[in-house]
Amino acid sequence: MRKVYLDHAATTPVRQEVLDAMMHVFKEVYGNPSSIHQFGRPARKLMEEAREKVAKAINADPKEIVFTGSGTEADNIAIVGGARANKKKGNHLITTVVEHHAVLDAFKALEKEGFEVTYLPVDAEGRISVEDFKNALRDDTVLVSIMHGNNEVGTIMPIEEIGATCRERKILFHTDAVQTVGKIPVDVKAINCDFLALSGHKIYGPKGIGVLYMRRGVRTQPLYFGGGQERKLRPGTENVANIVGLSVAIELAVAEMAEESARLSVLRDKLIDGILNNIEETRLNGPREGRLPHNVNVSIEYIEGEALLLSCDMKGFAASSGSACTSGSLDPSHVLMAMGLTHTTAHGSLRLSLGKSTSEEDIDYVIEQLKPIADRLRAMSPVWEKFQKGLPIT
Ligand SMILES: Cc1ncc(COP(=O)(O)O)c(C=O)c1O
Ligand code: FES
Repeated sequence: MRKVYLDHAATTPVRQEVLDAMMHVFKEVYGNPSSIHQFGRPARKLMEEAREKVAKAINADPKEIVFTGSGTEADNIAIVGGARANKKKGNHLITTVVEHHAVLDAFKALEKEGFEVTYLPVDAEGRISVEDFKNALRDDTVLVSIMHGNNEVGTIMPIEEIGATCRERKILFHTDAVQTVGKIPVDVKAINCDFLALSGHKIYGPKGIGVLYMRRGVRTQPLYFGGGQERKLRPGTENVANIVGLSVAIELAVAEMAEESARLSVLRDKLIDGILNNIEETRLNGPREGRLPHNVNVSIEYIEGEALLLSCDMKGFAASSGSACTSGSLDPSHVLMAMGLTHTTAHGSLRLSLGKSTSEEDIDYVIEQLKPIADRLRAMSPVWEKFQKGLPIT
């Protein structure tokens, strides 16, 4: 059976060039980068070269790059550390309702410490309005965090405008660029951000490594304590292999971006049209324009997401869903609900995220397979029966 991996927004396989660079570190460069002897020095050198590569990829200075243990950790240091460090200046923070939980839960923790948080709403396509953002600003606003691209529905946010306003008003601006690096241009100067988070495993690098970009002169507070590594913001012996792996991954991702994103956009649109045209009662979640090139999110109405995912898996293709049971919480996706979807529509949602291995044949296969899956599941669905009889659906 054909095997099709369409969950690249969840994670990606490690590419060969990255693996080779990491193997070299594991085998040959095992010294501690803090050691000044002949074993430590090469490790330090590789790490600093990696820092330069990462800086170059996002138009930053190497001194502004902090290696962290994940994208989540980078988000937390920016948000929790940034807010705490500026508490004397003000108590108000702004974010959106559609952030990844790495961001949302950091704000929830800050609320418990007494910070006031405004959660900006989104429109039906998952986008915030710049006007809402400007109206939410207060004299005591100290930090704003708005994601670059949404991980569930692929919506790209207008962060350049937000960054410019924050810079003008001397408010710290963080953006979670975990889903956008290597997909669309990420330039910290154009964005006008003070912090930016990215992650290795979404760009064919290793898991368990992230980057926090921190603009020169910006202050934050550490969340962990120990040694002096990574400017005391991420103490602990550095994971040199992961750092080197991430740097190779980001360098290649940026170099290949224009071509690969153009290729993926065509496949993305083919998949969207194929599903919407072939299966009745389906809808696209997220925008047509201003959408990440690797993201497809559709709702196949009156079907339970869990059953849908299992059926897809049995046919050899891997996806993800916004249903409650797969997200481990009782409510369906907070992103889809914030966009105004009903529970039933959110339950039938399917995210198919494309990547380097995705071919046109894969897309044809998925379009072909989804229709009989939808037919079979609907034949068993009491909600579908109600819909067909024109009865009210609760
Ligand atoms: C938008 C976004 N932010 C943050 C993260 C967390 O990154 P990591 O898995 O490296 O902690 C993810 C990954 O799921 C993501 O998609
Ligand atoms: S599909 Fe599992 S909760 Fe709806």
